This record gives sequence, C-alpha cells and structure tokens, in this order.
Amino acid sequence: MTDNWAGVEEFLDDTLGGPGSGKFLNLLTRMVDAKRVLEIGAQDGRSTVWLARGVGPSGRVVTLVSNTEHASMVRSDLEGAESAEAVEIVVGPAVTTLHSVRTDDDSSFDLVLVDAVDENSAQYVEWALVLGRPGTVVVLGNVVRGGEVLDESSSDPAVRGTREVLALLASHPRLDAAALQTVGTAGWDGFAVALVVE
Ligand SMILES: C[S@@+](CC[C@H](N)C(=O)[O-])C[C@H]1O[C@@H](n2cnc3c(N)ncnc32)[C@H](O)[C@@H]1O
Repeated sequence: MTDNWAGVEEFLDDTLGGPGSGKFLNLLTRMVDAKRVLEIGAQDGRSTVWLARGVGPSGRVVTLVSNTEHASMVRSDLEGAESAEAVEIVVGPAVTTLHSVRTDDDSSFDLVLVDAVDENSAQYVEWALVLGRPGTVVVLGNVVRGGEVLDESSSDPAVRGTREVLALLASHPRLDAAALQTVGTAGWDGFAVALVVE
C-alpha cells in the first residue's frame, strides 16, 4: 500500500467507486479525526489497512467480514501494516454480528463505513445511528452501480438494497447526507456520505 500514485487511473480509482478506495478513507479518517471506526463488510484488507493507518496505534477499527476466508485475507493484508494492532476482525453475517459490536469504553464510533453492498444496507445505517453519535460520519460504497441504481424494477439485491438505503439517507431526520458519482477503471459508480445529527 503506497501513497505514490502511478498515474491518473490509480488516482481516480482510489475512491469508493473504484477498486482502491483506501486513500480516500484514510483522508476522511484524518479529516474527522476519527479514533474509532466501524467497517461493515470487508473482503480483504484494502480499506482496513488505510483505516488503521488513519486512526493510529491508539485508535480502533472494528471490521466485519462474512467468513473466515475473508478474515484471513484481511489479516494477511494487515501483516506489517501501520497500526495493524488497532484492528479487530469480527466474522459472521453483519446483521448478526452487529448485535455484539461494542466500543471498548462505551464511546461511540466516529466513522462508520457501510460497504457490505448487499440487501441489508439500510439496516447497517440504522446500526450506525445506534453505535454512533451526533457528529459521526457514515460512508457508503458503490451506490451508483453504473447507473443501475435508477432502475426501480431491478431485482438485483445490491441495487434494491442501495435504493432502500438512499431513500433512508434522503429522509431520516437524524441523517444529513449527499451522494457523489465517481469514474475509474471499474467504471461508473459512487459513494454517499452522511452526518449523524441530533
Ligand atoms: C465492496 S466489498 C468491501 C470492500 C471492502 N471495504 C474492502 O475494501 O475490502 C463488499 C464485501 O462485503 C462483504 N459482505 C457482504 N455481505 C456481508 C455481510 N452480510 N456481512 C459481512 N460482510 C459482508 C463481502 O465480503 C463483500 O465482498
């Protein structure tokens, strides 16, 4: 994982709409001075490594993965990574494991990354409200999906889940949110950011 960009494509890809995503998350973590981060959905450590680097060795990153294979991939990517000791990996379907997630000293999470990209995204955002506080930042990946998100007749669970969560972001009284579109080698996509308010 490097800070050195090899070119325009790498630079554009390093958002939640592209395959990189890490540097954007690292910047956001530092911008909001997040010390406690919850990552909902990781396949490997590409985001986790950058989140750990962002919170520093005294911070905490709780990463939810669906199975032991993905847990191994996250662990492997974390080997030798900066502040890897800050990361706790929790294995199992996020809708289940979220019930057991606690902050270590009962402090709320400062930043929640919703990136499982399945049909349960709205539930994950509801959990971000439970485990966060006014001022917590919530980020959601892959919310444009090549424009498919505009297809209200889609049967794709990811599209349906995304439409549901965008409707929640647009209407929830405790969320102030915006969505942004991105372009990169993975195509046209985007991410959403939300601020938890009183
Ligand atoms: C877009 S990727 C996550 C990218 C991740 N932030 C990273 O950089 O590795 C979505 C991943 O979330 C995980 N996921 C999907 N549904 C999940 C669930 N219900 N519980 C936990 N993880 C889930 C899957 O491993 C899936 O590959």
